[in-house]
Formats: sequence, C-alpha cells, structure tokens
Amino acid sequence: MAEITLRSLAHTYLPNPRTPEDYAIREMNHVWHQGGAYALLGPSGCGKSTLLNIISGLLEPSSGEVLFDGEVVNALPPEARNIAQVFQFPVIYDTMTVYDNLAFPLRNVKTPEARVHERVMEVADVLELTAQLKRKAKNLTADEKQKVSMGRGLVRDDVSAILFDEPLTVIDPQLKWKLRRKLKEIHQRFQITMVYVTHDQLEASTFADKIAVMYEGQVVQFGTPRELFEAPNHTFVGYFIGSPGMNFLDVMARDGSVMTGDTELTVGRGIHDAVARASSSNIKLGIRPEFVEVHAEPVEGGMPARVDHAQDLGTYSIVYLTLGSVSLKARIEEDQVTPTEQAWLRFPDAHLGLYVDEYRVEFDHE
Ligand SMILES: Nc1ncnc2c1ncn2[C@@H]1O[C@H](COP(=O)(O)OP(=O)(O)OP(=O)(O)O)[C@@H](O)[C@H]1O
Repeated sequence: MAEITLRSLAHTYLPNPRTPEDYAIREMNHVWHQGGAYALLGPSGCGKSTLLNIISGLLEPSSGEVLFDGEVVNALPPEARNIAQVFQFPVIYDTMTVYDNLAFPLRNVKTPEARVHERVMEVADVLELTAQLKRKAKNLTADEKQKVSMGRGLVRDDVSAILFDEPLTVIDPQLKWKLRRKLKEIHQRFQITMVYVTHDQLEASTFADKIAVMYEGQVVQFGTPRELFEAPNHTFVGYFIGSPGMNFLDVMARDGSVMTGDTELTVGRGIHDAVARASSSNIKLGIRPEFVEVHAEPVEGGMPARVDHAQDLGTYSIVYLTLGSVSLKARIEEDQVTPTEQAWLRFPDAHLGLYVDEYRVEFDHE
C-alpha cells in the first residue's frame, strides 16, 4: 500500500505546447493518502484517464514527478509499480476458469499455490463469485466478468493502489448500485488506496470519502461530498455537483448596492463589501436551488421574481424563475406552496457563495 504524491505534474500530448489549454494535465500538486477511498470526478476530456495512466506508469508525464511513499517512480515501468488497474471493459482470459483468472496475477509472481488458493477463495467470497469459480470466463455475464476483473486487481496483497477507470460502464443500471456497495465493502476490508475515476457524481459520492473534481486538466477542489455540495470552491464544482447545479448570478457593486444587471439584490453588507473590493469584474454570486427561499407572498427583503414554470418530481418540484433578467432554479419540497406567476425570493447569507474569477472567496457573514 502506498501514499501517492503528484509533484508539479503536467502533461501535454502536443510537441510544442504554448498555452495552458495545450495541456491535458496543467501543473498540479496532489496527495492520495495511504488507504484512502478516492474518486476522480470530471467531465469527458478533463484529463482523468491521462492522470491515471501517469500514476500507473502507462504514460510518462511531460514534467513533474510521481512518488509512492516518498520515492520517485517516474522511471519505473508499470509492472514494477505494483498498481492494479481496472478498466471500463473487463480484462480477463476468456478460455480460463474464473479460479485461474483470479489466480493469474499471483502465479505470475510465483506465489506458493497454498497462498494462491487462500487469496482466490477470500476474494471470490467478497465478490460473491465462489459458485462461479469452475466456470469458463467466456460463459459469464458482463457484470460477472467485470467482477472477475476487479478480483484480479484485488487478489495481490502487495499492490500499492487500485485504480478504477469508469469500472461500471458496462454494468446494468440495476446492478450498478450493488457493485458500488461491494467496492466500498472491499475497501473497508482490505484498506487499500483506491482511486475511482468517473464522470458520475452519484458513483463518486457513494464510493469515495474524498472526491477530486477535475476541470480542464486541473483539480479544482478536493473534498468530501458534503464540502463539494455546501462550499464549492470553483463555479464548475457548483455547476457540476448537485441536481440541478448551483445558480450563478453575475454581480457588481453600484451606489452601495449589489446589482445583477439592473436588479438590486437583497444581500448582506459583507457580500457588498467583498464585491466592492474585488480586483476583477468577473464576480458571481452562487446559491444552490435547495437554498433559494421561495415565497408565494411578499416578505421582508423578498426580491420579486417571475415564475416561468414548475417541474413536479414527486416529493419535490423544481421551479424555474426569472429575477430581473437572470434565470434561476429553486427546489420546493412537497409540503411547501409552489407559487404561480409571481414569487418573492430570499438568499440566506449562510448559503451564498461569492466567486471572483470563478474561485470562491470569503466574505463577512452577518
Ligand atoms: N493519446 C492522445 N493523444 C492526443 N491527445 C489525447 C490523447 N489522449 C487524450 N488526449 C486529449 O487529452 C485530453 C484529456 O483526455 P483524457 O482521456 O485524459 O480525459 P478523460 O477525462 O479521461 O475523458 P473521458 O472520460 O472521455 O475518457 C483531451 O483533450 C483528449 O482529447
């Protein structure tokens, strides 16, 4: 098992990179602690697979270092790094039995047969593959094959870490949740450093204790699922996490007020002061749909807004609103009155985020 450190790591696929956009991985420093369950979450093309391949040694970074337990491993080939990688599609030998597939990584490093048997039985038990051990792998279902693939990653007890690259892509939706829970259970039992790559926030938050959100080749936030929800560090995290994502309003300070376009917002003095002293004109106020207070009648400090439509999702509704010229979404629970036509909104200070040049900045709360 190992702690994995990325030091000033950067990667480009281009021969003569000029701008930050030319990099698949922009210079980053990051630590995956030993025994942690992590997710690497981000949209297609943000650099997740590139980063995993650099860690496992399949790809050499353009600059910077990868360290396992403080030792630089850049020069080590994949097989010497003791990293197990589970890919989107199962990597197994179809003509072998499930038992032999699971035994393969151990036999490959000349493990005594008694130990091979012990480990194969243990891993098969955890993955509920014991009844399939004698079957040829080619006769298995897609999810059974992926379980064997995962088992091959888990069977060696000397691996530094297991990297999962979208491992549930080929799995039936009904079985996905089961395998996700299984992976979590496996992590608790074996305490191996696990990094799980996905573009699905639900998969990331059910598996991981901490999630690294990647955007344009950078880790823009590394935090617990709760931190990502409550205090997104970057507008992308606010938009990407949550369903629907965070509302963002372009704001500016004018004559002692905070304005979005020509509409004055009712917000605290601390926000006004932070907006007024910001060094950039790219300033956004963020609030999650869950925290927008929606009233059907005028209330003190309520900002009048137009109700465009409401989407009933069973136990709650999403209301689409227009405040001045800005579109907003708010979540209304089933026991609340859903206004029609007109509403009055309040933004509780505690749930507002202020973003300057897309990054969250602090302000004094009332
Ligand atoms: N072999 C390659 N040659 C050139 N460019 C590449 C190569 N592999 C990836 N890229 C580019 O690098 C960037 C990051 O790609 P990467 O595959 O790491 O992203 P990802 O987040 O894993 O996306 P996905 O979820 O679609 O696999 C993208 O712009 C991609 O087009």
